[in-house]
Amino acid sequence: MHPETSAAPPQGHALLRILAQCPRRHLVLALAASLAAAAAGIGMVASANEMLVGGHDPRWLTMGFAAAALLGLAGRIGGGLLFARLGEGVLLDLRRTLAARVAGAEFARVERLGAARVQSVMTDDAARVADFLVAFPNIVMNATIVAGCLAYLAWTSLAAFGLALATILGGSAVFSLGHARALKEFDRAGSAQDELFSHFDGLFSGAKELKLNRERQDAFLRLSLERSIEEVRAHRLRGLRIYVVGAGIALFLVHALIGVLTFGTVAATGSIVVFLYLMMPLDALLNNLPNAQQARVSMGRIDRLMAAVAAPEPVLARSPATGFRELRLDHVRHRYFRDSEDGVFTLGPIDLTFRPGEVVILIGGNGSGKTTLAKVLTGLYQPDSGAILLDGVPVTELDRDRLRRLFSAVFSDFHLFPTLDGLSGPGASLDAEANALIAKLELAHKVSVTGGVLSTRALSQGQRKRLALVVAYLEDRPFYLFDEWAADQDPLFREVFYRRLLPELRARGKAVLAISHDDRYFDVADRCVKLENGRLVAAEIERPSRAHA
Ligand SMILES: Nc1ncnc2c1ncn2[C@@H]1O[C@H](COP(=O)(O)OP(=O)(O)OP(=O)(O)O)[C@@H](O)[C@H]1O
Repeated sequence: MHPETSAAPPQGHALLRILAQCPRRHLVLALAASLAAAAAGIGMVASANEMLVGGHDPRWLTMGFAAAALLGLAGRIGGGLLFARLGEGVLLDLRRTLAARVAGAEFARVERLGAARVQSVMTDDAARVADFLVAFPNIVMNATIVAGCLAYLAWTSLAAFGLALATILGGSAVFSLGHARALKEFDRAGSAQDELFSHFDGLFSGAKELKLNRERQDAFLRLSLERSIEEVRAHRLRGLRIYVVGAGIALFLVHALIGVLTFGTVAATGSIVVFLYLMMPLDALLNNLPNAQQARVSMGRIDRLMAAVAAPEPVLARSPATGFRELRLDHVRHRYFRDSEDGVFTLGPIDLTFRPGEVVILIGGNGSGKTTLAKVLTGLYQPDSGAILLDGVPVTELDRDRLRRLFSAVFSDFHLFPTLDGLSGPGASLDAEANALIAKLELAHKVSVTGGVLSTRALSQGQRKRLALVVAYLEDRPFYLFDEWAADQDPLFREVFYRRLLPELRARGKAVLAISHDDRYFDVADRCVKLENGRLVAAEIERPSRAHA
């Protein structure tokens, strides 16, 4: 079974779980306010009805009506405000928890999940859940008014109540016919939306390609994007249609009931007034139903995603990055997960040793496994077999974080964050240190750091890579990993990188693994290792002048 689907989402009704996300005290208060507003509504209809029927002191009834109206006002506003706050709070919590879980989950799992699904759930589904809570006081109020009116009916006319009950049961039967189908459609709309988000990403990431080729752009908009948009629309519409038809039939049944009561003279005027009053909350309740059901489906999707990233990687107590004497890959293998066995890439078995003060260059053709090896070495991927030994001790799942703390890495698809948050050094000295490094990497005329914030990221790819190197320097860890770092540099700076920066790192006692195609500079390395189709092919070429014991 695929790991993303193996974790079981929590059981229980999704709408109840949405409510369970709210702080108990606030929820009780908000519910109480909404119930008070509903009780006030029932009080108003009861006093108006008693007034019409006659037999009670009109002054008391008037005062009762006024008091109920005021209570209704307070309850409505109070409940509305509290539920709006709860809704926004739940939205914040869901996004915060999901972001923390994605950040804490295993890297390979996050890679497989993909950004589109996470973004789709974090934006659309989380918002639907919050919207449900914002609308919840209306649901509570209207449901209570309907229930209260029915109780009042039972008290005034059992015959009318019996007919109303039969109508409700009939209406519910109509609803349940399409309900499961509607939920399925909403769920399909959610999956289609995940794909739509990946197309949205293509719209930006692929903007250059699309702009340069009009036909391709048209085809992308018409086929990929349009198809996804249409699919979301179609599924959602099919679900909504079921509720619209259901609500129409349910209201028609109530109308028929009013007709029977009025023209069949089954009930007194009082019961008819109650029914007429009941129409509005019932209508509102039925209108809220599709949103509530979409929130239910969204909560299910959130649950599934939460479950997929539920197990955080175990992290031992955080300790500062310390040095190492030797890092050894012992018969390490890694395979990418695929549903089928066809074309699965296998890295290894790899036997390699790294030591401080040593520059190793890793070479190999495209797709030979260099980046994969880098990800295994840095602890981003777990070896499927074999072991990574840190100073002779096998790195277990528990201390993989310790392994990662050895590395400062610039991968070829690096991300440049707008701030230096999380990098050590109190504000001013961090700025000074960063600006000195920026000057060293010949970027001072382009970018600076103030208060830990980069003045710009609108730079050329080569310049952005130099900034990524600044960040790696600021991390100042014992092992530097560069994945084709120099590929985007001009010949002059390429020379600086290989002839000055790498030897400097070696002189500072750092271990360096540089993935490279620059055969002009292989002589800089203490050793060159070569990968071919996932295996080390050449024996390690040790340069005697710099060999380590
Ligand atoms: N995320 C992934 N999921 C599944 N297979 C992958 C994934 N990334 C890479 N591969 C497979 O692993 C093989 C090695 O990829 P890798 O990126 O390690 O190669 P590389 O040597 O760094 O290539 P290049 O020089 O082009 O950067 C590829 O041929 C590809 O089939």
